[in-house]
Amino acid sequence: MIAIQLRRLPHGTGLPLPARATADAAGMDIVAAEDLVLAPGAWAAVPTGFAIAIPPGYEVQVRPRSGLAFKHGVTCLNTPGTIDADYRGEVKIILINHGPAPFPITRGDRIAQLVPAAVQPAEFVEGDTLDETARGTGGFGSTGTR
Ligand SMILES: O=c1ccn([C@H]2C[C@H](O)[C@@H](COP(=O)(O)OP(=O)(O)OP(=O)(O)O)O2)c(=O)[nH]1
Ligand SMILES: [Mg+2]
Repeated sequence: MIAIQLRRLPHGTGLPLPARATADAAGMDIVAAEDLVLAPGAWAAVPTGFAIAIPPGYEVQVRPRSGLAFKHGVTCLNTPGTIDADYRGEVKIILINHGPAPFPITRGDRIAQLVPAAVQPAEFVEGDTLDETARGTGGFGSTGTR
């Protein structure tokens, strides 16, 4: 368990904090802080009304809610979104409407979910050769016809 500091912004007053819908849910649902309508094909950065300070060594992933995707064609455009540990601005959700109808969002609607994750530190080490593997340079469907 890690603690993520959260600062509520003025327009987030009264909104629920990110929360799991069930005890063992991976995602913590977050709600919209304003009303808007997403036209078919349109996207918007939807405010959440809070900012966070993630401990170094962690990130928070912003993931779509499958219900919105399946029922309405509404998803996160940049999924999974990345909230960096050093970001102190408002968390925003970039939603896109792939559906055929305008999609109204009401302040307080659950629009996405946050999944905290550990970040694996790594560095790229440049060299002239790479070790050989069975796959080699094959990719993009090289292992079959489908
Ligand atoms: O869905 C998202 C994705 C990102 N962010 C915020 C937090 C993140 O730390 C910052 C930058 O995101 P990212 O690195 O994905 O975007 P970028 O285009 O690389 O911007 P930057 O140059 O600011 O890193 O924007 C959000 O609020 N919601
Ligand atoms: Mg970036």
